[in-house]
Amino acid sequence: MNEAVLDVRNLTMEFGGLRAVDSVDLQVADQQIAALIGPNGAGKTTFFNCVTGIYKPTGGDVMANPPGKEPSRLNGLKPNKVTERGLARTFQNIRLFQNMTVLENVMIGRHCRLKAGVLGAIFRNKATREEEKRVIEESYHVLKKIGLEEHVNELAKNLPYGAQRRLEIARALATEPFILLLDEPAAGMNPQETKDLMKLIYQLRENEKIAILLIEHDMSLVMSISERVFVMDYGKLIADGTPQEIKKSPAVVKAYLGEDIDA
Ligand SMILES: Nc1ncnc2c1ncn2[C@@H]1O[C@H](COP(=O)(O)OP(=O)(O)OP(=O)(O)O)[C@@H](O)[C@H]1O
Repeated sequence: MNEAVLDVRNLTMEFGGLRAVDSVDLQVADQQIAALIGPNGAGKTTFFNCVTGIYKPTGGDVMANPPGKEPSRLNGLKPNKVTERGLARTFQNIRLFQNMTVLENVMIGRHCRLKAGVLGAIFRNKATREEEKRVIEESYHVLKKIGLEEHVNELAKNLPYGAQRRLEIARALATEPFILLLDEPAAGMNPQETKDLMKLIYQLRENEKIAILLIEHDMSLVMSISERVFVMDYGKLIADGTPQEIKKSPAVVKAYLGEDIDA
């Protein structure tokens, strides 16, 4: 296995007496497609929130090892700092700027890589204007990769549902991550949109050379695209392995009792 670009050890998050995440270890290798699954309330989104700085974990370590860059500890960093270190994410519920255009939404993602400070933005000197022009070009380029270039000037709210979800991925990609964390990217998608999403995830890994960790309830999607699957239940990691290993794990079968994981 390549070196882990995301290395989470013993991660714990307590809310009062509830351990929503309980001593979880999870590693994602460079350019790996991995999934985090588990029944409702297992702690998956809380795990993402701890890794991306929304929550400060009550225990454990989150290490980022971006290829060719210095490793760094992410615990306790604010979400914008985590993004600057190369972790980008999408959310379970769509969080776009609905009254902004498709292009503007992606430009906001690019913002974390800007150099011009507040003064530059106020006085709009030559360097700032050049940077703005570059941001527009780069954002357009990202939209092309995601297949949304025909929609650049449309308002986000007017896009079909599947395209809005893709736009969220475009915005995350614009931050130049080494790993993308996707929280239920296929939720609410029709079968064709899910198929397109699968293709997009492969393309991102191949062309952008990034790792992808997704939370997903669609088992046929998870089992067909993941190289490694982590399973949580009641805050704990109960299994991790290849899709084939996971399907055979007695602990996983028990956690999913009555549900079809053999998709
Ligand atoms: N801010 C919070 N305060 C208190 N409890 C919380 C908070 N956030 C999450 N929890 C609790 O932590 C547990 C894990 O929730 P979480 O949303 O992480 O699960 P999940 O695996 O993502 O579920 P789903 O698949 O339904 O999205 C739940 O019992 C939830 O009620």
